[in-house]
Amino acid sequence: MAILQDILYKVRIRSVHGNLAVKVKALHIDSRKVAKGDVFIAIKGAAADGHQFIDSVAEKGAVAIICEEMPSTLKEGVTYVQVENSGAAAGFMAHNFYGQPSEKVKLVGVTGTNGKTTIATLLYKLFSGLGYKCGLLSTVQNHIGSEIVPATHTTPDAISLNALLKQMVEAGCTHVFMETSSHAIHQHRIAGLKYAGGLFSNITHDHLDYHKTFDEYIRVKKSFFDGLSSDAFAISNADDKRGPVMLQNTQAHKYYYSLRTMAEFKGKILENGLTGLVMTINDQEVHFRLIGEFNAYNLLAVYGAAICLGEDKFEVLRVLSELTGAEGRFDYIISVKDKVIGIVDYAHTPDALLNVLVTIKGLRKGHEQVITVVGCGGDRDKTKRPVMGEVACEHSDRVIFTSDNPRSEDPEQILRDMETGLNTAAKRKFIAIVDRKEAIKTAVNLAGPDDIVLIAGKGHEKYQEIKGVKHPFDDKQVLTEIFKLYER
Ligand SMILES: CC(=O)N[C@H]1[C@@H](OP(=O)(O)OP(=O)(O)OC[C@H]2O[C@@H](n3ccc(=O)[nH]c3=O)[C@H](O)[C@@H]2O)O[C@H](CO)[C@@H](O)[C@@H]1O[C@H](C)C(=O)N[C@@H](C)C(=O)N[C@H](CCC(=O)O)C(=O)O
Ligand SMILES: Nc1ncnc2c1ncn2[C@@H]1O[C@H](COP(=O)(O)OP(=O)(O)OP(=O)(O)O)[C@@H](O)[C@H]1O
Ligand SMILES: N[C@H](CCC[C@H](N)C(=O)O)C(=O)O
Ligand SMILES: [Mg+2]
Repeated sequence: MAILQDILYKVRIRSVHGNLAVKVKALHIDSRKVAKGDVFIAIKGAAADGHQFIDSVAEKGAVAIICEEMPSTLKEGVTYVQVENSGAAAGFMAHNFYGQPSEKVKLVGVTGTNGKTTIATLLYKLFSGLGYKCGLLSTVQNHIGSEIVPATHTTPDAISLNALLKQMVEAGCTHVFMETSSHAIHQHRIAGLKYAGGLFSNITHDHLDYHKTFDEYIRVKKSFFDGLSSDAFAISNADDKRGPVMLQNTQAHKYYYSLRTMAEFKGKILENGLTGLVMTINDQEVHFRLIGEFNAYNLLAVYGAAICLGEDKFEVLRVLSELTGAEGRFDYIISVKDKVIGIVDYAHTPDALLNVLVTIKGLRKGHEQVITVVGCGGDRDKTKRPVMGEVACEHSDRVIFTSDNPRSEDPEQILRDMETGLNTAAKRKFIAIVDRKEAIKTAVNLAGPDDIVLIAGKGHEKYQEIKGVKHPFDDKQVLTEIFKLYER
């Protein structure tokens, strides 16, 4: 069993009251999970303050309490450790408690506004295809080798994260690919982790509800690269305005990928159609099954990471050329009757939506109409709503605004917020239908032969969250059913 003193390694401590040589059964950041012999780490959050629960966990038999502010009354027999930052303490302590699992694998982190899931999933599939046992931590799901562990977050909390990494080590995984969200970086969920490398995809408008300003969002993402060690690699997108800034202060070996300028990993698109991409990567011509320019970037990032991890470039390209993307990312089905192309995509930011629509435009052969079904999540960045409404209307022939996950908000109000971004021409193109299934049905109804229906925002999600209740809902399944309905 771990000893408190040992697992405090690297934690910045302000003061201690009590015995540090106590045995620790388990670590918790949630007071509700604490049992006798456990340690509770009190974190100040957005909705609650863990410090409020210190007395109650002491009563429940916690052996130690980690906090930023000492409580006014201290319970006899309980150790109190005052630290500079509880979030970071949770990261370091979890890493130590679970045997420093990140040191025993090659851990690669992927950060950026869009493309994290795609890049991490492609890396997982690539390295599995190359014969390695791998771990994956992603928005869609986590993997310990071929075993699937459901995901609750893009990047789990520090304790769940390190527990998963330990399971991966025990299962014999040699490589782990993880999405590293800006929330996770900011909350220090990743403190203590040793990364073999880091990847940057791009940065655009998102999560400003949380980070407040774009500069702060950039600073947080950059801090991930600042934290990499000198034996790690850092790969950035030279074509993104902020690509170079990300690597400005990192000690890691720096590399860039690009479609437009000189870079270590240089790509050129030769063909971009519904059957995939033909492109050169460092002068090697390859056909990929993935679609769209944005996937050319994702492929370059994946290729770069594989080379930095010491893989053979021909083997990498051979396996990569066979791969399909992540679930709900440009996932498409074609109706039997009218050959309507239905595309389900997780685009839930203005930039991702624009990318998908521009990609679709590039894939059209003639005068096929593009009909877009889109909404915006409730309790999330409100400023993206008018922009997403505008992007959808500007790049589609018809648009149906509908509910995404309204969460605690009024769904009608979210649709009205989206409308405020529309000019007179755009207003003629859209209708609002709150019920997502009805909206998808209407879009299919509006579609003629060969038209394209895009259903954006929810991708792989299997539910719709309305007023705290998660109702089963799967865009691809709904679309498939509706296509079948019209075939009768
Ligand atoms: C904004 C945000 O990131 N919130 C996360 C944060 O919640 P919070 O700061 O609001 O926590 P809180 O509820 O105020 O509680 C503070 C502390 O008191 C503890 N507590 C609370 C109640 C109690 O009775 N006892 C107790 O001990 C909590 O466990 C917590 O440690 O800490 C919680 C515990 O780890 C997370 O579950 C929660 O994620 C929420 C569900 C969330 O929606 N997060 C999203 C925004 C998120 O993190 N997304 C990113 C990526 C998004 C993307 O890629 O697009 C992700 O990495 O998934
Ligand atoms: N490199 C990219 N650049 C821009 N858009 C992309 C890129 N890769 C994927 N996309 C688009 O963005 C959407 C989200 O992609 P993905 O799920 O891979 O990103 P993510 O960073 O994991 O997102 P999240 O923060 O929600 O977890 C996709 O559905 C796709 O339309
Ligand atoms: N990880 C993101 C996903 C958003 C997906 C979209 N469908 C929504 O619900 O807003 C978040 O929680 O902000
Ligand atoms: Mg993701």
